[in-house]
Amino acid sequence: MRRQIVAGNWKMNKTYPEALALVAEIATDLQNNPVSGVEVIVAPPFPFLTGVNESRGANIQLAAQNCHQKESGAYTGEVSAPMLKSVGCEYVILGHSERRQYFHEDNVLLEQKLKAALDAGLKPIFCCGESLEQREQEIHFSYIAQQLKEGLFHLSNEEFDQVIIAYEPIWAIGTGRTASSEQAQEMHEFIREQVSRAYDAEAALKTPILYGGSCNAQNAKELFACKDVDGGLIGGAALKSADFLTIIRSF
Ligand SMILES: O=C(CO)COP(=O)(O)O
Repeated sequence: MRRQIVAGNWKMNKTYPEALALVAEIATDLQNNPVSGVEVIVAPPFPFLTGVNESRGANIQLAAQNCHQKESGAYTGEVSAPMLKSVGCEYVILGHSERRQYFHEDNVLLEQKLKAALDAGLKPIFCCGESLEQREQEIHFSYIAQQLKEGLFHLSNEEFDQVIIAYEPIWAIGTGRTASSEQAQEMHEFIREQVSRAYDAEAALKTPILYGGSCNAQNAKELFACKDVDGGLIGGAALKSADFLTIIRSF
């Protein structure tokens, strides 16, 4: 059986005390009512990583939302992968559509970021997803295939072993309009097939593929029931402990 994972991407939300309260609520609940077989990850903003790391307990793992492609140097305002590793991060989200859109991250840059993350011992959560326009033009499958090929499939087998893929259709992110379970399943199956072609059947079988985009406490169960959906990358609904905990318990 594949790993089941729920990851909360807090994006640019919360103050420090709010972030600490949120992780403490989740950690306490998971300690009192352990959920077996589900990996829980939170991705707070950079300044909160150390504090959240200290409060997260044993049942939650830490992710960063981004990293720079260089190990260190004169890059004012940036944060490197070794820095993230040194404050307790296990994962880093790369290729999120908001980074691609607002910060012009392309597949060439993402290739460098993936290498930097893996070299530092961080496991990438690699995001892909099409726009509404691309879906309406019915080019969503070819677009995702291209994102995976250019952005991800340059990794060696050993490197790819570390990767979690997140399918996040842009039209579903923060819009309240989630993909239907049929839409999610068919794309996840397609992604798995691309992995099989680029690597092998075993890699395809074991790579976790998460769904992201208006996944919430109401629809998580139906989405997670899909054969090829191994959990979720959650935005808005990860900011409230009760909702996030319900999602964690939706397998
Ligand atoms: O972008 C997302 C997670 O990375 C999804 O965001 P929402 O759950 O707010 O739609």
